Amino acid sequence: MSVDKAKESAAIAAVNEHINHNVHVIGVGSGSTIIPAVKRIAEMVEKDKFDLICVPTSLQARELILSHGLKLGSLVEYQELDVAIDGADEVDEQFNCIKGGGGCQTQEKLVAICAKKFIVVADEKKWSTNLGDKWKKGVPIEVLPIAYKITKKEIEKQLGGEVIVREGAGKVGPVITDQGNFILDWKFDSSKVFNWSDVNQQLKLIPGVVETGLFINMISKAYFGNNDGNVQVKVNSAIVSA
Ligand SMILES: O=C[C@H](O)[C@H](O)[C@H](O)COP(=O)(O)O
Repeated sequence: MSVDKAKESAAIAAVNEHINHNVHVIGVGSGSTIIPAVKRIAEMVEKDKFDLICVPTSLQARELILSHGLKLGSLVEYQELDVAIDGADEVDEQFNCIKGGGGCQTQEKLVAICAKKFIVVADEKKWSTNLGDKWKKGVPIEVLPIAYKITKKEIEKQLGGEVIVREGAGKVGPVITDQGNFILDWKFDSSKVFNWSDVNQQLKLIPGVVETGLFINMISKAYFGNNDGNVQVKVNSAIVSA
């Protein structure tokens, strides 16, 4: 995966602020923006020689942790993380976000909910007024393979829009997640106003749904980089006190 300047700047700024010798267990997100973040974490650990356990959110994250010589942990061993750093596909002004463009939202949400602080790193194009303004691929939803036709039909019936079964490259047929499930992308009508918390709950009540890519007001801080290397930091005052 190639890493552009905008993503790299956001990742480095977030790591510089949140990783230090007081931090012992962290969550490591998935995607392309997390790559420079892990590189920077490894540089800091190497230089300052502190003990850091990294809990991955995917097979990709696990490989990144191992290939940078960092210590690997798991949610079975650690349910309380000092901080989790992850990418996002879109973040709205209420700090709701869509994740799962790479199909990793289920483990990402587990890690995020265990973290005292959930930090998002992204390029500036991911920040929007309303979800769907910029991210046009819909909300990723992990479903049990046996249920994908039922869940597709039910989502379209209850919430409208169109549900696409995600297919990959390199093999015909559906994308298989790290948990062995399928991904549906719910292309919602972005001209409609949604209460994303209600939508998330409604989706989760549909039998066969494992997890949604809607992260409702979980972000503490978001770092958005641009191609000049500047980073805008957005603080969620609903979570972080001044
Ligand atoms: O499933 C993938 C994850 O949710 C990623 O964190 C998200 O898609 C953002 O990825 P990227 O950093 O590559 O834009």
